[in-house]
Amino acid sequence: MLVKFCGMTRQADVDAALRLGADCCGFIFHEGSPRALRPEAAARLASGTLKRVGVFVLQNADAILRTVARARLDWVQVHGAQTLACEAELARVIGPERVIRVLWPGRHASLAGLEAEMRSHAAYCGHFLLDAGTTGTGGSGRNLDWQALAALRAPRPWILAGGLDADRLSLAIVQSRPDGVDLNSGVEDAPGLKNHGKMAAAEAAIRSARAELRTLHRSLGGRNGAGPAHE
Ligand SMILES: O=C(O)c1ccccc1NCC(=O)[C@H](O)[C@H](O)COP(=O)(O)O
Repeated sequence: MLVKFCGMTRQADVDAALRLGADCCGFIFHEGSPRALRPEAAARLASGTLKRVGVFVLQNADAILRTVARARLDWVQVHGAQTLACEAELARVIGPERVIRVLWPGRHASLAGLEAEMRSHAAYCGHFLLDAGTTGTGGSGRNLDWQALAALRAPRPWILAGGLDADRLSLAIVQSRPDGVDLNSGVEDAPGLKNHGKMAAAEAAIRSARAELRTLHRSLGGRNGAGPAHE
């Protein structure tokens, strides 16, 4: 289960994510966000073994690639209306495994529609991130319909986002069975200011949900959908 703490602005918060054994830290490069930071500020944040993910809403491929270099990014999260051509260019230059494509289940009347959209992006990304709402305004604190996502057949591993906090994480994971989780406003005191106690509680909730899923998987003889939901 990949764990990403997003909307990082402070060194102490990145350090906390590292201590908790997270996989990724996210930096928001979108001026409209209260969590926005400049590439130079992100570059100054040391992140050890964490994958450094840049979140982009309005930028084209050239601008994204400039920020990849300036902020020392490992992965890019395409979180807006970027075209397939933009994603193809990113995948060509940095490799598809370094691209996270954000999609919004709320735009689709059915899982089949979401799966079709996923298939059209699959060649250009290594992960999908599913967020609440219908637009590139992330950090909304709203939840997705986790039960509806349980039947999702995704062509790539997918990360669940949208208002996840320690209280809701276990249920969210057990119901939707994602390959990763993205935590943001649910572990904050205020936008961009993470609360280390909430981060630790979220990490504990993820561990307990994973244990519950393993037990479920074993009790079902490893035969049904308790395993990863991507193809
Ligand atoms: O977090 C923001 O302020 C933001 C603004 C514009 C685009 C994306 C943004 N966040 C990217 C994320 O991946 C968030 O973690 C995701 O939207 C979930 O946020 P939350 O609902 O607060 O858990």
